[in-house]
This record gives sequence, structure tokens and C-alpha cells, in this order.
Amino acid sequence: MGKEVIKILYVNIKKEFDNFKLDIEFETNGETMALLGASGCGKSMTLKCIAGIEKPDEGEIILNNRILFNSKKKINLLPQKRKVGLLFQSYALFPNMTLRENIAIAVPKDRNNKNEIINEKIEAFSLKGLENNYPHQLSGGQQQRVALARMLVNEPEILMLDEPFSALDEHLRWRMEQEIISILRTYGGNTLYVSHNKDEVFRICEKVAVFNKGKIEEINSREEIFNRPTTYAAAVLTGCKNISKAKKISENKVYAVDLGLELNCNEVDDDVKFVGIYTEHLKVSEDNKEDNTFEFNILNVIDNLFSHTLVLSPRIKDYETQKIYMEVSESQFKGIENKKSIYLHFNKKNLLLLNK
Ligand SMILES: Nc1ncnc2c1ncn2[C@@H]1O[C@H](COP(=O)(O)OP(=O)(O)OP(=O)(O)O)[C@@H](O)[C@H]1O
Repeated sequence: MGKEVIKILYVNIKKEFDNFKLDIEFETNGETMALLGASGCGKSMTLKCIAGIEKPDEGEIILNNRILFNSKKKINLLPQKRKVGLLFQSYALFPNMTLRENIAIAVPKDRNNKNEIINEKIEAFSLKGLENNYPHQLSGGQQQRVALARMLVNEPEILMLDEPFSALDEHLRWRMEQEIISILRTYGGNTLYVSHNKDEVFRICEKVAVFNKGKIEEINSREEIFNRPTTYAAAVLTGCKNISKAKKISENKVYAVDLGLELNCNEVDDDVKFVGIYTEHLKVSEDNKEDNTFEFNILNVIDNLFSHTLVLSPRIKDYETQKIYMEVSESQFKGIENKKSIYLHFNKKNLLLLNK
């Protein structure tokens, strides 16, 4: 039996700037974890602290039983001693080195099969024939692959990817995403993945940490986060457009304050703050005979490439409420195109009750 490989990253750090305070604690155990959060909430700073480019004010970072940083013990390993791979959106290849040299520089010095290691990566990343090209002679996608190859030959104990595809066009982005997914499967170690793109996060990551203003609000499996977010920040980040302030009426009823609607629910906590529903979960009904069904005026229709977004407000209200959004397919739209109002069903199993 082989020795069990430890793959634990533990991070518990604080870092304060004039207008921003990072205060986080989390652990990953060999998974691919997304750091999902609005702009400026501390995702990149977290990766930089783990990589040793930024120094936390206090705390501890442990990777596979090695202390990378500990403020009390005054340990702060140099970035090159940490065995971490960090890939930014700009790939930072050395412009005066060829593709081959850019990869070669990252191979640990004590390897005597250096050429073999480089050739293997050039092959694996479909870079054969381009070995002598300089970065400016490579496409964005090729540069991206060189940067990934360079990161991997350095044998990192953790991979950290910070919006790795944001500079690529949509087609290349899709292809690179497929490559990353297969690289991560083979790698099998801890990976931290920063992205604003919820669909990309869902396809690539197993776990999600929801960042909000320098803190982690929720860490959960991607299924839990995307199907059952428990906080306002998580609901917004996973694409929920319809969120209203909420007040508990009873164990099974909540008042959606911004919509002026009473909604039947499965179980309402005392501390419920918001109620939300994904546009995809709203259903058009023929009439309001069904539970939780209300008439809405169609205020506007936004045409998307393959669908339409309806902008709606509750019909019965004689005051202006928050608008809600619903996406309908081309064929669904045909049935309601000429209507001024429709009935919408809020299935109680799809209502998100958020307590923060
Ligand atoms: N050297 C610095 N001095 C002062 N504030 C800083 C410094 N570096 C970062 N910050 C602040 O720290 C916060 C977190 O920055 P960070 O780059 O981690 O955000 P992010 O979540 O990665 O955002 P984005 O998604 O936009 O890249 C920001 O509010 C930023 O202004």
C-alpha cells in the first residue's frame, strides 16, 4: 500500500488596508475550489498571500504539513520555496526567451532528465513545432498553454488560477476550459480558481467559497451553492436576479416586501432577510388557480440571442414595486408575445430563503 498523500491547504489570515480588510479562514482537501465574489472582495489578495507575493498582517498558511506563513512563529517562506503555482490572466512569459526556454526555466534545478520533462509538456500541451517562437509570435491561447506548462513543470503542490481565461475570445475560452478541466483531473491536487463567470465555475469546480467584502460567507459543494444559496451575496453571484426583502408571516409564509406579495414556503426561519427565485424557475400559468400564482404586467421585453427576458411587475399593486425578470425561450415567447399580462407561478420548492 502506498503512503497516503496529504493534500491539505489551511489558510487563516488577516490583512488590512485603509479601506479594506481581509479576514478569512478555510481549508481545502485536494479539491478544486472556486473563489467567487464581486470585484474588490479579496480573491486575488488571498491567492497572493498564499503565493507569498503579499504578506498577511497575521495568521497562518499551511500546505501539506509545511508552514508557509505563521506570524507568531515569524515564518514567511519566500515565494520560490512555497511550491505553489499561480497563473494570472496576463501570462507573464519572459518576452526575450523562446517557448522552450520559458518552460525550461521552471524545471527544478536538480532534475537530470530536464529535456525529457520539457518535451513531455510541449507534447501534452500541443506546442510542438513552436519551441523556438518568442511569446510575441504566439497566439493568446498558445501563450496561455506555455504559462500552464511552465507552472506544472515546477511541480507545485497547489495550483492557483486567477481569471485565467479573461483575455481570451469566447471560442478559445471554451477550448482552454476543456483543457484545464482535463489538466486538473490529472493533477488531482488542491486548486484554487478565481473567476467571475458562474457557468465556468460550475463546470470546473467541485467546491465554492463565496467571498463578500473581505470575508468568506459560505463554503459548500457547487451543487449546494448553486441550488440552495443561503446568503444574498451567494444568490446574486450564482445569477439570481429576483430577490426581495422578506418578512416572516408564519412558519410557511413569507412577505416579499419589495413585490408586495405573500408567498407560501416550505419552512421559514425567524431570521429570514430575503426571498429570491432564479428566472429559470419562474413558470407561466394559464390562470391563478394554483398556489403562489400572481398576475404580472409585462413592462418590457429584452431580446437576447436565443431567448427573451420579460421585465414584469405585479398587476394588482397600485404602487410601484420592484421589477422581476424572467427568461423565456423563442417558442414560449410565441404564446405570450401579444399579451399585456401573464400569470406567474412561484413554486415553493424553488424559493430561496436567505438569512444574510
Ligand atoms: N496595495 C494595496 N493598498 C491598498 N488597498 C489594496 C492594495 N491591494 C489591494 N487593495 C484592496 O484590496 C481589495 C481586494 O483586492 P483584490 O485584488 O483581492 O480583489 P478581487 O476580489 O480579486 O477583485 P477583482 O475581482 O476585481 O480582481 C480591493 O478593495 C483593493 O482596492
